[in-house]
Amino acid sequence: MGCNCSKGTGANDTVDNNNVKETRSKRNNKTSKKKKKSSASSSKVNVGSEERPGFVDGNNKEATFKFLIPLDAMNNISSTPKSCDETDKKVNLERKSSRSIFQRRPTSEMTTLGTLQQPKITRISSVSNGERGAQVMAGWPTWLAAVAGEAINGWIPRKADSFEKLEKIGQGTYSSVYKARDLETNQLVALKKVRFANMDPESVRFMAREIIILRRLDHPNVMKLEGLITSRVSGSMYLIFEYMEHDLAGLASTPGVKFSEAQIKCYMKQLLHGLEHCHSRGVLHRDIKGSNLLLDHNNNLKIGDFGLANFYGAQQKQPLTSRVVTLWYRPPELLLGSTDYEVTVDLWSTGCILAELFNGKPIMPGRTEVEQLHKIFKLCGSPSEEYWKRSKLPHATIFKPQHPYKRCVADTFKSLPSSALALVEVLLAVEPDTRGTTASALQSEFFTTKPFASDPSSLPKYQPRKEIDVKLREEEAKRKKGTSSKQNESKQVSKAVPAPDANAELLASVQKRQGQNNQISMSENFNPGEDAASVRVEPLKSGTAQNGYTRYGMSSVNRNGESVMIGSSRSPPRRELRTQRSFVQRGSAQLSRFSNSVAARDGSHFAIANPRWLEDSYHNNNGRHNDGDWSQRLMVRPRESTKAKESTSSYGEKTERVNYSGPLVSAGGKLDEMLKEHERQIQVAVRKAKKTNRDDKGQTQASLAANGR
Ligand SMILES: Nc1ncnc2c1ncn2[C@@H]1O[C@H](COP(=O)(O)OP(=O)(O)OP(=O)(O)O)[C@@H](O)[C@H]1O
Repeated sequence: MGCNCSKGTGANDTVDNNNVKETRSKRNNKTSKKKKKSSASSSKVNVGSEERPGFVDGNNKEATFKFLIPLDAMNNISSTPKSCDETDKKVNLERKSSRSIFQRRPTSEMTTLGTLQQPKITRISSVSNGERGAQVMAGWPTWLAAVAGEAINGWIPRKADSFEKLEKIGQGTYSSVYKARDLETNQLVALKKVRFANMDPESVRFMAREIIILRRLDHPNVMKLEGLITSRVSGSMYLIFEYMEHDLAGLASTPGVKFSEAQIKCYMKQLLHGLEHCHSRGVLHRDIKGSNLLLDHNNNLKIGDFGLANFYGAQQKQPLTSRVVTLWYRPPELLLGSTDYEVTVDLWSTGCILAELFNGKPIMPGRTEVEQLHKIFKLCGSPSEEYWKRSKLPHATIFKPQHPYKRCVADTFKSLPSSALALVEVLLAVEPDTRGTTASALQSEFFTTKPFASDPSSLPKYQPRKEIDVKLREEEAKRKKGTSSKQNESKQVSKAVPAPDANAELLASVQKRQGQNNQISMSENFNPGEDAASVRVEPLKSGTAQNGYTRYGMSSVNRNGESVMIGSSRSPPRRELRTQRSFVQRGSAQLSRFSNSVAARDGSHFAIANPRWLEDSYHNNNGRHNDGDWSQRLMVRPRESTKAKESTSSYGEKTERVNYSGPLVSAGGKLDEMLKEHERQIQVAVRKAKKTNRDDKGQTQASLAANGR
């Protein structure tokens, strides 16, 4: 990172302490703050509860830091923002001869991972914490300092030209990831690029949350955010991480790679230690899956991708969104709509991974939320009567099966070593309270009996392997075979993707401000091109360019094939986005009735159904509401006539206007029948989409022919 403002005391401490202090005072003022309308230019980001159990805040230090501002930078400060194009040119990671005034100078102190390096000192100036002007002076763009002051507090941006970009190594839903070399240290790094169209404040705040959380964490099994690259004139930002050769999903699916029991223990142990740290700092990861578990060449595992993470704890008064965690790893309580969950959500995902590592493939690859819950009940049994009564989960009345499902984990995984099975049994407890903690898992027989967990460095060294490599290899194989990738995709279970609605909260807010009242349920999206007979065994990414949404807002793809966050852009969406969105409207409306989502065309019917759903932490510009789980917050108030029609209409009824997506079956619904109907709906939706595609194609060909092309 560009700056360690209080070097000598430990960069990370300084950063944390600054943040802690700032957030503490924020908490003290919480009541009055809540009442106050926050402005778009607020430099504070509400990241949730601060006073969390076990949170270690280190020493109390002055909330003032020393900014290191070179004189030439001061002279260079221009108040005229440059255009985005210019910004693009600036954020060009190719090696340049001119060296940044802020770039790091190699010194003997800078080799340790996570040590933040001081920039060249030419003048020291002391500024108060969070002072926006100073942040801009230090090189941060105004749009970032304006809305995400806390995220960048005490840091100075690195310059793009102090990195040599090598290759693209990951295409996430929300970002592109590049391998690069830090020219100052000669170390390999991963640069996660997030670009904002129009510097939309809401999108920036969401990214700020990821940064704030990452800066609070400091553990060998958690990816360390080493710094940020941007500039005063930049419209994008890179998060700098240590480069990791593999991810667990990619490695596990490498042909010929078979993990030994001691090796699985080694990975699981590291995962649990990393999670233990997150939980002790009050952070829920909320997207634990193989592709987010990164491994270096020595098999050291680090938990990555904190884009969906949030704070939790007794002080966290605001309900959390239930639309997080990649579907296959999502616990039943979230599928049932829980909004006050805790660490046990991450433990469920951990249980799925443990079983998957032994099993060789994902254990519950559901295609939709309904199917996912059914898979869970079939394997783990349905919850007890007592639980249904006690939990009062929003979707309980819909999903509670008439006859309880029996648990068959032991039967299904009888080939597992008994200590592994015992741990799987605990982690995959259908009732969250009995899943234990990371500490209890680490003390379980699985780790305390032979074979003990291998030392990471003793494990085989693998060829660099990532999920993206697996994808590329599969695509190459498909090309060679000459088969349609779509056909093949439908048969493969190779990649899990984030929760379809993972960032619905932001989208809602963005749309609201855009006046796009045709809210879309994205809980269960289907690719129009998929094969009806075998719908792809994974939910589509809500954030991919495919459907035009990202975690940080809506996405588009720029000329370089990179995802761009489109936040408050007022320009009409590109044609393909419009087309896909309207497909989603029709398709998902039919498929997501049980997901407590909203699918409606007529925004005038929107109402805040439950003011208790003040979600994930973020206040919008005028402070009137928080932008949390819009899918739960923005319930449609159905017109009487529509409601009556809906309540009697069949599940598959063709309807262009969908006004309601709440429970449509009576309490005590028959899950099996529902599933059959649900399956039929999937087929209908896909067939319809295919037909639309064919019609579109036919029309295009006809028009091309008519034009003589
Ligand atoms: N530090 C790193 N070193 C090497 N590769 C990385 C690193 N961080 C991320 N990647 C690669 O980039 C991919 C995407 O990164 P990340 O998960 O952080 O982004 P995302 O947009 O949140 O993705 P997703 O949609 O999978 O959640 C990862 O699956 C991984 O393969």
